[in-house]
Amino acid sequence: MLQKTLEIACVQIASGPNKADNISRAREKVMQAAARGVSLVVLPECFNAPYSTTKFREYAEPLSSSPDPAEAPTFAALSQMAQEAGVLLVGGSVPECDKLSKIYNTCAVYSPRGELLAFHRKMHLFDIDIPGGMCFRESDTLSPGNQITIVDLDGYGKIGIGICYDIRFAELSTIAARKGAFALIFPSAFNTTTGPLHWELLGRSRALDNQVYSVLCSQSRAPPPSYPAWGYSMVSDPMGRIVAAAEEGEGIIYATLDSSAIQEARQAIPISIQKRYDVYPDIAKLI
Ligand SMILES: O=C(O)CCC(=O)C(=O)O
Repeated sequence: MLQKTLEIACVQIASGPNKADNISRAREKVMQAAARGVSLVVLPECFNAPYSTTKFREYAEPLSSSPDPAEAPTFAALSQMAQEAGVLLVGGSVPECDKLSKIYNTCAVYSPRGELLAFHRKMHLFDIDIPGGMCFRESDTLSPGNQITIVDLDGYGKIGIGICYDIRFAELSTIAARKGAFALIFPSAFNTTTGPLHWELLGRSRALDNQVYSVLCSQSRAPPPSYPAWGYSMVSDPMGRIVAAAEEGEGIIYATLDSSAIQEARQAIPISIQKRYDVYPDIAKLI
């Protein structure tokens, strides 16, 4: 469980077509957040590339623990900026290509020494078709990851990682929380169709269901032809209260995650020990 407190920041930026510009904008904001003294910084989904199924392959990079800046400039830059800033870095997400030339939507997490601590490949691909609204099919070009990712942050405890659409699948969050995560972190890029309906509801629900913090870091809104990202990055506490929130535009939000808020919520409303696994043993087996 979380050791005392953790100061965090979510960087809300939009991605454009120029990868180098996207990386340098991210670096500038990570440094700005670090200068405020935070220990963990989160970037948004697909921050280095346009969020488009036709672009993922062009921007994809191989992931390794010692990235070559020529081959994998984004992963190399993330490792370096974590080190320069001296922060834990949840590196948003980046299109990643493996040796079989499959492409994933991948979040890499770095230590303040620049080491790759873990990576999460988006498990639930964003395939939706809302008449008159958002239509997107990540599965046209992406492959799904097959693992729930829980990262041990040396000295702080564990976090669970999901990417955007992953937040809709409550099991991922529940399993990460049951395995000890004190925060569920979702690099994201919701949209102007589902954002107003579900973004806040999902963020607060995942926190409340599991009595942990949820941290949703979005891309900021950008004019067409860019992807219509929702914005409104937000942090919810274990009671489901919003404790930090952005609006549509670019910015950084800050929050303090406090272990005593988790303990207080769990003592006051002890749902985790009141679960009826005797009635739903099939779920107990999973977690
Ligand atoms: O779940 C949604 O409505 C949005 C998900 C999304 O934009 C994504 O997974 O990138």
